[in-house]
Amino acid sequence: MERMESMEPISARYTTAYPEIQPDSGYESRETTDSQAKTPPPPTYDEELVHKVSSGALAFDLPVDGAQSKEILPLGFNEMSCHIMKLYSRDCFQTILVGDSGVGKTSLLVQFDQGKFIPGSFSATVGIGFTNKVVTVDGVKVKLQIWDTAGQERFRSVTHAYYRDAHALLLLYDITSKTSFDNIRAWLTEVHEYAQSDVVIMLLGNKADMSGDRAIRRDEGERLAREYSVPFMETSAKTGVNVELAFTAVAKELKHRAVQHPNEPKFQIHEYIEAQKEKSGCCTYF
Ligand SMILES: Nc1nc2c(ncn2[C@@H]2O[C@H](COP(=O)(O)OP(=O)(O)OP(=O)(O)O)[C@@H](O)[C@H]2O)c(=O)[nH]1
Repeated sequence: MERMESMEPISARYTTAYPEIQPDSGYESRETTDSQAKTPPPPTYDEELVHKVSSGALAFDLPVDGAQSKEILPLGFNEMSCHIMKLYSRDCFQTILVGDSGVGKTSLLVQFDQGKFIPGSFSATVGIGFTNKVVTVDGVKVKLQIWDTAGQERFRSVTHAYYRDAHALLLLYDITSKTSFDNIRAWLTEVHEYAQSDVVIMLLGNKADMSGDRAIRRDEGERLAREYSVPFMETSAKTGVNVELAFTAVAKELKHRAVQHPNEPKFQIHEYIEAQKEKSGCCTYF
């Protein structure tokens, strides 16, 4: 469980001293597509400031055998950033990444956020950190505030506190690790205990690029997902396969729930995922 080696670039952007943001400050996050803001129009903003506020974390002063915290941010900032988005009539949804240590939660988030993978070194996440990401769903901007949690047991009580506010939860296992797969049931028990009952859950079998070391077949992942009625896909934080799809599907589900009109057909996340996989030629991964 405790695999902590020195790690560098992943954490570099988190080490800035974050400015205090006032509710009337301009706010924006990095985004994947353009679209006009809803009313009231946001004031102009400082790109530098935007970059600083769009990612952050809480630092925990805990002894962790020489491992460094990946992130630092003033306490209380997390609520504020979503709050600011809402002032501008934008949707903001909290999404949490959970799963055993080493399954690739941080790597998945970095791949989604920056489109890159940092191979080799591994440093376990200390505490919890977040990244804001704006995705466009049906022409409307939706912000995901994505929380990257520490998979290690010792931080469990810290991460539990964040389940309650989560709108969505991406639950990861590593397809090369039977233990991480077996632990999914325990993670789901925790989720059901601490998260809201309507939280959107998605199961991800990560490290799909490592098919040579595969310990869990894809159909085993599918079966487990069916048992819990949650959508499933295999991802690779290394190659990027299905990473964007996983977050986009969650954003779509959340957006549709938020604006659901009584006569509108319900968004079917399972069907959407299957259709997108077919479009992309998935699942001949590599
Ligand atoms: N080949 C491959 N390696 C990956 C993938 N995702 C993560 N890794 C590697 O797996 C190790 C652990 O990745 P992390 O993203 O730090 O794992 P984590 O789940 O955030 O771990 P904790 O912070 O301890 O909870 C690192 O060495 C990554 O480079 C993947 O999709 N493919």
